[in-house]
Amino acid sequence: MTTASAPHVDSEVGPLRTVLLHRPGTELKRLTPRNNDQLLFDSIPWVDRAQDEHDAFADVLRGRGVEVLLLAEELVAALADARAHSAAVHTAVDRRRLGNELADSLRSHLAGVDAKELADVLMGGMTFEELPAAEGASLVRKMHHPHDFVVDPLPNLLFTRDSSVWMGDRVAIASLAMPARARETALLDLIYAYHPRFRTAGRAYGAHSAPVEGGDVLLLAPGVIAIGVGERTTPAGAESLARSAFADGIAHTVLAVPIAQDRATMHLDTVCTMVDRDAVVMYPAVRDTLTAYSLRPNGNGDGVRVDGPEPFLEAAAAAMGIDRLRVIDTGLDPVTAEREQWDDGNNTLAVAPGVVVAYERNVETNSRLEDAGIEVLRIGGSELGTGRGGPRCMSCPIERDAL
Ligand SMILES: NC(=[NH2+])NCCC[C@H](N)C(=O)O
Repeated sequence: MTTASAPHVDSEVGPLRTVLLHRPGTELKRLTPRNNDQLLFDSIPWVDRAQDEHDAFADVLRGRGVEVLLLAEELVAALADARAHSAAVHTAVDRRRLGNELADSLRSHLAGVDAKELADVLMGGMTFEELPAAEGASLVRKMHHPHDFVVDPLPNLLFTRDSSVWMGDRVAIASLAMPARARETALLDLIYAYHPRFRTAGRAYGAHSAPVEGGDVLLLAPGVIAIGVGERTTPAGAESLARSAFADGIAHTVLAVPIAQDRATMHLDTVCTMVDRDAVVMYPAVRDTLTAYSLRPNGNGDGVRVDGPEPFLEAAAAAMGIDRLRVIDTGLDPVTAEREQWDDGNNTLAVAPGVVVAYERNVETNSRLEDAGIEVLRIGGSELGTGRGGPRCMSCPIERDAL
Protein backbone atom coordinates (compact mmCIF):
# COMPACT_ATOMS: atom_id res chain seq x y z
CA MET A 1 0.00 0.00 0.00
CA THR A 2 1.24 3.50 -0.78
CA THR A 3 1.99 5.77 2.15
CA ALA A 4 -1.35 7.03 3.26
CA SER A 5 -1.98 10.63 4.10
CA ALA A 6 -4.86 11.62 6.33
CA PRO A 7 -8.44 11.36 5.08
CA HIS A 8 -10.01 14.75 4.55
CA VAL A 9 -12.73 16.00 2.22
CA ASP A 10 -14.29 19.43 2.36
CA SER A 11 -15.50 20.03 -1.18
CA GLU A 12 -16.86 18.28 -4.24
CA VAL A 13 -14.10 19.46 -6.56
CA GLY A 14 -10.80 19.79 -4.68
CA PRO A 15 -8.10 17.70 -6.41
CA LEU A 16 -8.99 14.09 -5.67
CA ARG A 17 -6.24 12.10 -3.93
CA THR A 18 -7.87 8.94 -2.59
CA VAL A 19 -11.18 7.32 -3.45
CA LEU A 20 -13.01 4.14 -2.41
CA LEU A 21 -14.55 2.14 -5.28
CA HIS A 22 -16.10 -1.29 -5.44
CA ARG A 23 -15.22 -3.50 -8.40
CA PRO A 24 -18.47 -5.40 -9.01
CA GLY A 25 -18.22 -9.14 -8.39
CA THR A 26 -20.32 -12.22 -7.62
CA GLU A 27 -23.08 -10.11 -6.11
CA LEU A 28 -24.07 -8.93 -9.62
CA LYS A 29 -24.35 -12.55 -10.75
CA ARG A 30 -27.17 -13.00 -8.27
CA LEU A 31 -29.47 -10.65 -10.17
CA THR A 32 -32.36 -12.34 -11.98
CA PRO A 33 -35.52 -11.00 -13.64
CA ARG A 34 -37.33 -12.09 -10.49
CA ASN A 35 -35.26 -10.17 -8.00
CA ASN A 36 -33.78 -7.23 -9.90
CA ASP A 37 -36.49 -4.74 -8.94
CA GLN A 38 -36.18 -5.52 -5.28
CA LEU A 39 -32.40 -5.36 -5.56
CA LEU A 40 -32.68 -1.93 -7.22
CA PHE A 41 -31.35 -2.80 -10.68
CA ASP A 42 -33.31 -1.95 -13.82
CA SER A 43 -32.02 -4.87 -15.86
CA ILE A 44 -29.59 -7.76 -15.65
CA PRO A 45 -26.00 -6.60 -16.17
CA TRP A 46 -23.44 -8.52 -18.23
CA VAL A 47 -21.04 -8.95 -15.36
CA ASP A 48 -17.75 -9.41 -17.22
CA ARG A 49 -18.39 -6.28 -19.22
CA ALA A 50 -19.39 -4.37 -16.07
CA GLN A 51 -16.05 -5.35 -14.56
CA ASP A 52 -14.19 -4.19 -17.67
CA GLU A 53 -16.02 -0.87 -17.55
CA HIS A 54 -15.23 -0.53 -13.89
CA ASP A 55 -11.55 -1.33 -14.43
CA ALA A 56 -11.47 1.38 -17.08
CA PHE A 57 -13.10 3.84 -14.65
CA ALA A 58 -10.46 3.04 -12.01
CA ASP A 59 -7.71 3.45 -14.61
CA VAL A 60 -8.97 6.89 -15.61
CA LEU A 61 -8.76 7.93 -11.95
CA ARG A 62 -5.30 6.40 -11.48
CA GLY A 63 -4.21 8.18 -14.65
CA ARG A 64 -5.03 11.42 -12.86
CA GLY A 65 -2.89 10.49 -9.89
CA VAL A 66 -5.77 9.26 -7.70
CA GLU A 67 -5.14 6.42 -5.26
CA VAL A 68 -7.94 3.90 -5.80
CA LEU A 69 -8.93 1.73 -2.84
CA LEU A 70 -11.13 -1.27 -3.62
CA LEU A 71 -13.77 -2.11 -1.05
CA ALA A 72 -13.28 -5.89 -1.28
CA GLU A 73 -9.57 -5.60 -0.52
CA GLU A 74 -10.11 -3.18 2.32
CA LEU A 75 -12.78 -5.46 3.77
CA VAL A 76 -10.49 -8.50 3.70
CA ALA A 77 -7.78 -6.44 5.40
CA ALA A 78 -10.20 -5.36 8.13
CA LEU A 79 -11.45 -8.93 8.65
CA ALA A 80 -7.90 -10.02 9.45
CA ASP A 81 -8.66 -8.61 12.91
CA ALA A 82 -10.38 -11.37 14.89
CA ARG A 83 -12.83 -8.91 16.45
CA ALA A 84 -13.88 -7.71 13.00
CA HIS A 85 -14.26 -11.30 11.85
CA SER A 86 -16.64 -12.21 14.65
CA ALA A 87 -18.59 -8.96 14.36
CA ALA A 88 -18.95 -9.65 10.63
CA VAL A 89 -20.35 -13.12 11.22
CA HIS A 90 -22.88 -11.58 13.55
CA THR A 91 -24.07 -9.14 10.84
CA ALA A 92 -24.46 -11.94 8.29
CA VAL A 93 -26.63 -14.29 10.33
CA ASP A 94 -30.31 -13.43 10.24
CA ARG A 95 -31.95 -15.46 12.98
CA ARG A 96 -35.43 -14.32 12.00
CA ARG A 97 -35.01 -15.80 8.56
CA LEU A 98 -33.10 -18.93 9.50
CA GLY A 99 -34.49 -19.97 12.85
CA ASN A 100 -32.22 -20.89 15.72
CA GLU A 101 -30.93 -24.22 14.46
CA LEU A 102 -29.84 -23.08 11.03
CA ALA A 103 -28.61 -19.74 12.37
CA ASP A 104 -26.32 -21.57 14.77
CA SER A 105 -24.94 -23.83 12.08
CA LEU A 106 -24.35 -20.90 9.70
CA ARG A 107 -22.64 -19.02 12.50
CA SER A 108 -20.26 -21.84 13.27
CA HIS A 109 -19.54 -22.39 9.58
CA LEU A 110 -18.71 -18.72 8.97
CA ALA A 111 -16.66 -18.49 12.16
CA GLY A 112 -14.34 -21.08 10.64
CA VAL A 113 -13.73 -19.53 7.21
CA ASP A 114 -10.86 -17.18 6.39
CA ALA A 115 -11.18 -13.45 5.84
CA LYS A 116 -11.38 -13.74 2.06
CA GLU A 117 -14.14 -16.34 2.08
CA LEU A 118 -16.09 -14.44 4.71
CA ALA A 119 -15.82 -11.23 2.67
CA ASP A 120 -17.13 -13.11 -0.38
CA VAL A 121 -20.20 -14.23 1.54
CA LEU A 122 -20.77 -10.79 3.06
CA MET A 123 -20.74 -9.17 -0.39
CA GLY A 124 -21.98 -11.89 -2.71
CA GLY A 125 -24.43 -13.54 -0.33
CA MET A 126 -25.14 -17.26 0.05
CA THR A 127 -27.99 -19.50 -1.10
CA PHE A 128 -29.49 -22.47 0.72
CA GLU A 129 -27.88 -24.66 -1.91
CA GLU A 130 -24.45 -23.27 -1.02
CA LEU A 131 -24.90 -23.67 2.71
CA PRO A 132 -22.68 -26.54 3.75
CA ALA A 133 -24.77 -29.53 4.84
CA ALA A 134 -25.54 -29.27 8.52
CA GLU A 135 -26.45 -32.01 10.92
CA GLY A 136 -30.10 -32.45 11.71
CA ALA A 137 -33.12 -31.77 9.56
CA SER A 138 -34.04 -28.11 9.50
CA LEU A 139 -37.60 -27.34 8.41
CA VAL A 140 -36.27 -24.03 7.17
CA ARG A 141 -33.77 -25.72 4.90
CA LYS A 142 -36.33 -28.23 3.64
CA MET A 143 -39.00 -25.65 2.86
CA HIS A 144 -36.81 -23.00 1.23
CA HIS A 145 -36.01 -23.16 -2.46
CA PRO A 146 -32.32 -24.02 -2.98
CA HIS A 147 -31.82 -20.65 -4.69
CA ASP A 148 -33.32 -18.60 -1.86
CA PHE A 149 -30.78 -16.52 0.01
CA VAL A 150 -29.43 -17.47 3.40
CA VAL A 151 -27.40 -14.25 3.25
CA ASP A 152 -28.60 -11.60 0.80
CA PRO A 153 -26.18 -10.41 -1.90
CA LEU A 154 -25.33 -6.70 -2.00
CA PRO A 155 -25.26 -5.68 -5.70
CA ASN A 156 -25.49 -2.00 -4.81
CA LEU A 157 -22.13 -2.05 -3.03
CA LEU A 158 -20.99 -0.72 -6.41
CA PHE A 159 -22.38 2.64 -5.34
CA THR A 160 -19.87 3.40 -2.63
CA ARG A 161 -21.05 7.01 -2.56
CA ASP A 162 -24.15 6.12 -0.64
CA SER A 163 -22.94 3.95 2.22
CA SER A 164 -20.41 6.31 3.79
CA VAL A 165 -19.47 9.97 3.46
CA TRP A 166 -16.31 11.78 4.52
CA MET A 167 -16.97 15.27 5.83
CA GLY A 168 -13.80 17.06 6.87
CA ASP A 169 -11.69 14.46 8.66
CA ARG A 170 -14.69 12.49 9.89
CA VAL A 171 -16.58 9.67 8.31
CA ALA A 172 -20.33 9.28 8.52
CA ILE A 173 -21.71 5.80 8.06
CA ALA A 174 -24.98 6.31 6.23
CA SER A 175 -28.32 4.92 7.27
CA LEU A 176 -29.66 3.39 4.05
CA ALA A 177 -33.39 3.53 3.44
CA MET A 178 -33.97 0.52 1.20
CA PRO A 179 -33.97 -2.96 2.77
CA ALA A 180 -31.86 -4.27 -0.14
CA ARG A 181 -29.02 -1.98 0.90
CA ALA A 182 -29.32 -1.84 4.67
CA ARG A 183 -26.51 -4.34 5.36
CA GLU A 184 -23.95 -2.44 3.24
CA THR A 185 -23.28 -0.04 6.05
CA ALA A 186 -22.24 -2.88 8.36
CA LEU A 187 -19.37 -3.64 5.97
CA LEU A 188 -18.26 -0.01 5.84
CA ASP A 189 -18.50 0.18 9.58
CA LEU A 190 -16.12 -2.82 9.87
CA ILE A 191 -13.65 -1.30 7.42
CA TYR A 192 -13.51 2.03 9.21
CA ALA A 193 -13.38 0.45 12.66
CA TYR A 194 -10.75 -2.23 12.06
CA HIS A 195 -8.68 -1.42 9.00
CA PRO A 196 -5.33 -0.14 10.30
CA ARG A 197 -5.51 2.86 8.01
CA PHE A 198 -8.86 4.08 9.30
CA ARG A 199 -8.99 2.86 12.88
CA THR A 200 -8.37 6.31 14.31
CA ALA A 201 -10.79 8.19 12.06
CA GLY A 202 -13.41 10.22 13.89
CA ARG A 203 -17.07 9.51 13.21
CA ALA A 204 -19.80 11.93 12.32
CA TYR A 205 -23.48 11.21 12.64
CA GLY A 206 -24.83 8.07 14.29
CA ALA A 207 -25.09 4.97 12.14
CA HIS A 208 -28.51 4.07 13.46
CA SER A 209 -30.03 7.49 12.99
CA ALA A 210 -32.80 8.41 10.55
CA PRO A 211 -32.05 7.67 6.88
CA VAL A 212 -29.27 9.66 5.18
CA GLU A 213 -27.65 8.39 1.97
CA GLY A 214 -24.37 9.75 0.63
CA GLY A 215 -25.81 10.39 -2.84
CA ASP A 216 -27.87 13.11 -1.21
CA VAL A 217 -24.92 14.83 0.45
CA LEU A 218 -23.07 17.51 -1.52
CA LEU A 219 -20.15 19.38 0.04
CA LEU A 220 -20.80 22.62 -1.86
CA ALA A 221 -17.88 24.46 -0.27
CA PRO A 222 -15.92 24.19 2.97
CA GLY A 223 -18.55 24.68 5.68
CA VAL A 224 -21.55 24.34 3.35
CA ILE A 225 -23.40 21.07 2.87
CA ALA A 226 -26.48 20.44 0.72
CA ILE A 227 -28.66 17.43 1.57
CA GLY A 228 -31.33 16.13 -0.78
CA VAL A 229 -34.50 15.00 0.96
CA GLY A 230 -36.68 12.65 -1.06
CA GLU A 231 -36.99 8.93 -1.75
CA ARG A 232 -34.02 8.09 0.48
CA THR A 233 -32.87 10.75 2.95
CA THR A 234 -35.70 11.83 5.23
CA PRO A 235 -36.25 15.24 6.85
CA ALA A 236 -35.24 13.68 10.18
CA GLY A 237 -32.08 12.29 8.61
CA ALA A 238 -31.14 15.69 7.17
CA GLU A 239 -31.77 17.38 10.49
CA SER A 240 -29.71 14.89 12.41
CA LEU A 241 -26.79 15.08 9.95
CA ALA A 242 -26.92 18.89 10.21
CA ARG A 243 -26.82 18.80 14.00
CA SER A 244 -23.89 16.43 13.95
CA ALA A 245 -22.01 18.59 11.40
CA PHE A 246 -22.61 21.71 13.52
CA ALA A 247 -21.53 19.99 16.71
CA ASP A 248 -18.29 18.83 15.07
CA GLY A 249 -17.62 22.25 13.52
CA ILE A 250 -17.72 20.70 10.02
CA ALA A 251 -20.39 23.05 8.64
CA HIS A 252 -21.90 26.45 9.34
CA THR A 253 -24.80 25.98 6.91
CA VAL A 254 -26.73 22.92 5.79
CA LEU A 255 -29.20 23.27 2.94
CA ALA A 256 -32.03 20.75 2.95
CA VAL A 257 -33.21 20.38 -0.64
CA PRO A 258 -36.55 18.70 -1.39
CA ILE A 259 -36.36 16.39 -4.41
CA ALA A 260 -39.10 14.34 -6.09
CA GLN A 261 -39.69 10.95 -4.47
CA ASP A 262 -39.02 9.04 -7.69
CA ARG A 263 -36.67 6.31 -8.79
CA ALA A 264 -35.20 8.64 -11.45
CA THR A 265 -34.25 11.17 -8.79
CA MET A 266 -33.48 8.87 -5.86
CA HIS A 267 -30.62 11.13 -4.76
CA LEU A 268 -29.74 14.80 -5.13
CA ASP A 269 -26.67 13.80 -7.17
CA THR A 270 -28.92 12.38 -9.89
CA VAL A 271 -30.02 15.92 -10.79
CA CYS A 272 -27.09 18.08 -9.72
CA THR A 273 -23.33 17.65 -9.25
CA MET A 274 -20.52 20.17 -8.96
CA VAL A 275 -18.12 20.48 -11.87
CA ASP A 276 -16.08 23.50 -10.71
CA ARG A 277 -15.62 25.57 -7.54
CA ASP A 278 -18.59 27.72 -8.46
CA ALA A 279 -20.42 25.62 -11.04
CA VAL A 280 -22.87 22.73 -11.20
CA VAL A 281 -24.35 20.65 -13.96
CA MET A 282 -28.05 20.36 -13.37
CA TYR A 283 -31.08 18.64 -14.85
CA PRO A 284 -32.85 21.50 -16.65
CA ALA A 285 -36.29 20.39 -15.43
CA VAL A 286 -35.37 21.20 -11.82
CA ARG A 287 -33.12 24.17 -12.39
CA ASP A 288 -35.73 26.81 -11.62
CA THR A 289 -37.82 24.85 -9.16
CA LEU A 290 -35.28 23.41 -6.74
CA THR A 291 -35.57 25.05 -3.33
CA ALA A 292 -33.71 24.80 -0.05
CA TYR A 293 -34.30 25.24 3.66
CA SER A 294 -31.22 26.72 5.33
CA LEU A 295 -30.17 25.30 8.69
CA ARG A 296 -27.66 27.12 10.88
CA PRO A 297 -26.69 26.94 14.54
CA ASN A 298 -28.75 29.60 16.31
CA GLY A 299 -25.99 30.44 18.76
CA ASN A 300 -27.98 29.00 21.63
CA GLY A 301 -26.39 25.73 22.77
CA ASP A 302 -27.19 23.10 20.18
CA GLY A 303 -30.19 25.01 18.85
CA VAL A 304 -30.74 25.16 15.09
CA ARG A 305 -32.39 27.91 13.08
CA VAL A 306 -34.35 26.97 9.96
CA ASP A 307 -35.00 29.52 7.20
CA GLY A 308 -36.70 29.25 3.84
CA PRO A 309 -37.53 27.64 1.58
CA GLU A 310 -35.95 29.86 -1.04
CA PRO A 311 -34.57 29.08 -4.50
CA PHE A 312 -31.73 26.57 -4.17
CA LEU A 313 -29.29 28.45 -6.40
CA GLU A 314 -29.69 31.63 -4.36
CA ALA A 315 -29.46 29.91 -1.01
CA ALA A 316 -26.38 28.00 -2.14
CA ALA A 317 -24.56 31.09 -3.47
CA ALA A 318 -25.32 33.02 -0.29
CA ALA A 319 -24.05 30.21 1.97
CA MET A 320 -20.95 29.73 -0.20
CA GLY A 321 -20.22 33.46 -0.11
CA ILE A 322 -20.19 33.84 -3.91
CA ASP A 323 -22.29 36.08 -6.17
CA ARG A 324 -23.76 33.27 -8.17
CA LEU A 325 -23.59 29.51 -8.49
CA ARG A 326 -23.06 28.95 -12.21
CA VAL A 327 -25.29 26.37 -13.81
CA ILE A 328 -23.79 24.84 -16.93
CA ASP A 329 -26.54 25.35 -19.42
CA THR A 330 -27.07 21.98 -21.03
CA GLY A 331 -29.81 23.67 -23.11
CA LEU A 332 -31.27 20.28 -23.92
CA ASP A 333 -34.76 19.73 -25.23
CA PRO A 334 -36.92 18.14 -22.55
CA VAL A 335 -36.89 14.63 -24.04
CA THR A 336 -33.10 14.47 -24.46
CA ALA A 337 -32.68 15.99 -21.02
CA GLU A 338 -34.93 13.37 -19.49
CA ARG A 339 -33.10 10.53 -21.26
CA GLU A 340 -29.68 11.76 -20.23
CA GLN A 341 -30.80 12.45 -16.67
CA TRP A 342 -31.99 8.83 -16.45
CA ASP A 343 -28.59 7.69 -17.72
CA ASP A 344 -26.78 9.71 -15.07
CA GLY A 345 -25.71 12.58 -17.30
CA ASN A 346 -25.80 14.91 -14.32
CA ASN A 347 -23.93 12.47 -12.11
CA THR A 348 -20.34 13.52 -12.69
CA LEU A 349 -17.32 12.97 -10.47
CA ALA A 350 -14.89 15.88 -10.27
CA VAL A 351 -11.22 14.90 -10.04
CA ALA A 352 -10.20 18.57 -9.85
CA PRO A 353 -11.93 21.92 -10.41
CA GLY A 354 -13.21 21.88 -13.99
CA VAL A 355 -12.28 18.22 -14.66
CA VAL A 356 -14.99 15.56 -14.39
CA VAL A 357 -15.55 11.89 -15.15
CA ALA A 358 -18.83 11.24 -17.01
CA TYR A 359 -20.55 8.42 -18.89
CA GLU A 360 -19.74 8.67 -22.60
CA ARG A 361 -23.33 7.86 -23.61
CA ASN A 362 -24.59 11.26 -22.47
CA VAL A 363 -23.30 12.84 -25.63
CA GLU A 364 -25.23 16.07 -25.48
CA THR A 365 -24.69 16.87 -21.82
CA ASN A 366 -20.98 16.16 -22.20
CA SER A 367 -20.58 18.40 -25.20
CA ARG A 368 -22.33 21.28 -23.40
CA LEU A 369 -20.00 20.76 -20.47
CA GLU A 370 -17.05 21.03 -22.83
CA ASP A 371 -18.50 24.14 -24.46
CA ALA A 372 -18.51 25.63 -20.97
CA GLY A 373 -14.81 24.87 -20.54
CA ILE A 374 -15.11 21.73 -18.43
CA GLU A 375 -12.75 18.87 -19.25
CA VAL A 376 -14.76 15.65 -19.56
CA LEU A 377 -13.10 12.27 -19.02
CA ARG A 378 -15.48 9.80 -20.66
CA ILE A 379 -16.05 6.25 -19.49
CA GLY A 380 -18.29 3.48 -20.79
CA GLY A 381 -21.17 2.55 -18.54
CA SER A 382 -23.67 0.47 -20.49
CA GLU A 383 -23.53 -2.30 -17.89
CA LEU A 384 -22.53 -0.30 -14.81
CA GLY A 385 -25.47 2.00 -15.42
CA THR A 386 -28.06 -0.79 -15.15
CA GLY A 387 -28.13 -0.11 -11.40
CA ARG A 388 -28.90 3.59 -12.10
CA GLY A 389 -25.73 5.22 -10.94
CA GLY A 390 -22.94 7.17 -12.58
CA PRO A 391 -19.35 8.12 -11.74
CA ARG A 392 -20.29 10.09 -8.64
CA CYS A 393 -22.47 7.32 -7.25
CA MET A 394 -19.70 4.79 -7.80
CA SER A 395 -17.08 6.67 -5.80
CA CYS A 396 -16.53 7.68 -2.20
CA PRO A 397 -13.82 10.36 -1.97
CA ILE A 398 -11.62 9.87 1.08
CA GLU A 399 -9.11 12.60 0.45
CA ARG A 400 -9.27 15.77 -1.59
CA ASP A 401 -6.82 18.66 -1.49
CA ALA A 402 -8.19 21.89 -0.11
CA LEU A 403 -9.36 24.35 -2.75
N1 LIG B 1 -25.67 8.27 -5.41
C1 LIG B 1 -26.48 7.64 -6.22
N2 LIG B 1 -27.24 8.32 -7.05
N3 LIG B 1 -26.55 6.32 -6.15
C2 LIG B 1 -27.30 5.49 -7.02
C3 LIG B 1 -27.72 4.24 -6.33
C4 LIG B 1 -28.42 3.29 -7.24
C5 LIG B 1 -28.90 2.05 -6.53
N4 LIG B 1 -29.33 1.05 -7.44
C6 LIG B 1 -30.02 2.40 -5.58
O1 LIG B 1 -31.15 2.40 -6.03
O2 LIG B 1 -29.84 2.65 -4.44
